[in-house]
Amino acid sequence: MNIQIKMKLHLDMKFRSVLSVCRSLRKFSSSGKFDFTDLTSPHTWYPVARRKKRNVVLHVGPTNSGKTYHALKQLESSSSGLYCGPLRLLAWEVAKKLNKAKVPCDLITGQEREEVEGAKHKSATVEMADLSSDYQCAVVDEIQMVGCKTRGFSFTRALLGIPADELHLCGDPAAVPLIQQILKVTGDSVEVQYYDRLSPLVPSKVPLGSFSNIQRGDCIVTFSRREIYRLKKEIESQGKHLCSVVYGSLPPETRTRQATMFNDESSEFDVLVASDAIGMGLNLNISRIIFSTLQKFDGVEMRDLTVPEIKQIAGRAGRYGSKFPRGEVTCIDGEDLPLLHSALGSPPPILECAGLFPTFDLLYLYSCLHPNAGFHQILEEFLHSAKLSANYFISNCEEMLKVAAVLDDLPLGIHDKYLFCISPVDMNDDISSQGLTQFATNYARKGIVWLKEIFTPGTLKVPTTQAALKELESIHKVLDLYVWLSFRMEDSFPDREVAASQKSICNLLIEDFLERLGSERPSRRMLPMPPIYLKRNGRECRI
Ligand SMILES: Nc1ncnc2c1ncn2[C@@H]1O[C@H](COP(=O)(O)OP(=O)(O)OP(=O)(O)O)[C@@H](O)[C@H]1O
Ligand SMILES: [Mg+2]
Repeated sequence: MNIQIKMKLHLDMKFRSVLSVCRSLRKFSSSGKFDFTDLTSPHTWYPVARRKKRNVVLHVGPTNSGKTYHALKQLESSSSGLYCGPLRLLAWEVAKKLNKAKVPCDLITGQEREEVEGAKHKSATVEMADLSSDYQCAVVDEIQMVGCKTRGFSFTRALLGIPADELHLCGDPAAVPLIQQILKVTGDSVEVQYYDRLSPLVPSKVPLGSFSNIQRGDCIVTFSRREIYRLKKEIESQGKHLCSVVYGSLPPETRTRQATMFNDESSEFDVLVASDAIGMGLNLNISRIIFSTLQKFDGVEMRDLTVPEIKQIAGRAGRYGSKFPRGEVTCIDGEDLPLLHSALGSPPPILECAGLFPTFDLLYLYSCLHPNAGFHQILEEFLHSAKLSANYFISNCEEMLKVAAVLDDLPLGIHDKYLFCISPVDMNDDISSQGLTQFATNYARKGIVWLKEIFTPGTLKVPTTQAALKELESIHKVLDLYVWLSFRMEDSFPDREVAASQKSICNLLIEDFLERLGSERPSRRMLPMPPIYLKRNGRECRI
């Protein structure tokens, strides 16, 4: 009996079938014989992948050693394929590359679907990896991210669940023993290919000293928005350089354009000021990485950067085949040099465990046993009782719990609650979290959410202060969330086009601010547009 039920639970099941299994299990589970919180065999959650004997190739080595390049060559020459990366920028870069090579490739991220006629290839962010289709070849980039506290589970899902004949995993050698261990039970064959760095990366013996020593191709790395703008102003005030900026809360479209401007030799923007948002896999024309600090605030406290973080960021300098094939790394402050040198000379610590998170199906089945519990309680109790094997840890779901607490006041089904919980809302951002609450409330009340109920159509203004800029970034997050929801609940979030066009306006206005900052030049884009209002707590606030 147990085996039959386990077979039925073989996962990524359709919702309706879960429902019927759930009904039949209720009686059974209360007798204590079946434990939904047993997560010790996650490889069995993916029966389609398990029916294959996959040929897994691990491409490992330091940054800039051609790991992704070689995996993409395999992808390009396959009859069908999937690329999964950790960043929207990387997914975009790969889709562009494949399409340019005349291999039609769709782009799929949480907020974009760009379908290309005849495409048998897809480039996606890892969370969007489609596990239901067969592929001849798949690539999971930056596979060491299985160890990430928050997103690791999505990499584990891709690692275990992609049904491809050939699976290429690119990343740090520190992940090799763990991946080999995890794949022992899948029946896949595993081969490891080691790579060496293609061009030298030289840690400098001297710090930057003065900003007058900034050169074309330099990238200054710092971790707060305020510092990014201070440094941009400081460098531009010397009158020799213009700076592009890239940081996490900038809209991805803006980030891409800023990076493209910096990469473009004919553009005046020849210096980059960036956060660790540039830290993974990207190919930028950077000659020298200059750390302004080796500490960052991680949401709780200030901490030193880890060895892998320092290496990843430093690895953006001197990309093979770029204008600056020899990279250099230094710090603004001479006191930071010893830590920089020792980090660059140390191997990253071996990865011990991969992230794991229960599928919706398991949470749903568990909730059937606790019909009076809210989703927050279900999540909390499930994760508390979860049993794991030694290779895994439960991913951090603080954000999900915060959303679940808000949603439990609303008359929503568990599947809807789950969707809102996994949405890309930033609960530490007031405007973003209020946006989510509004969307969920309107959805629960009427089943349909018109964007104009949240925004009064009007003018978005060019921000003139950093506070106004931050607000605009938050508005962009709300619009982005709407688009994300519209891809999952199309009928209930019908204003995707409006949200997308408002997002574009946000991008233009943010870029306008960035262009004028520091150089005090007049705006190139004066956009006469009506103001936008965000309805908060029933009151309209002008943004
Ligand atoms: N054999 C090659 N011929 C031409 N260009 C190459 C070759 N190998 C790598 N490159 C180029 O070198 C650059 C770095 O390669 P790639 O992005 O594959 O490195 P990586 O090891 O994946 O780095 P990271 O760890 O930072 O992701 C890319 O621009 C890539 O196109
Ligand atoms: Mg790479």
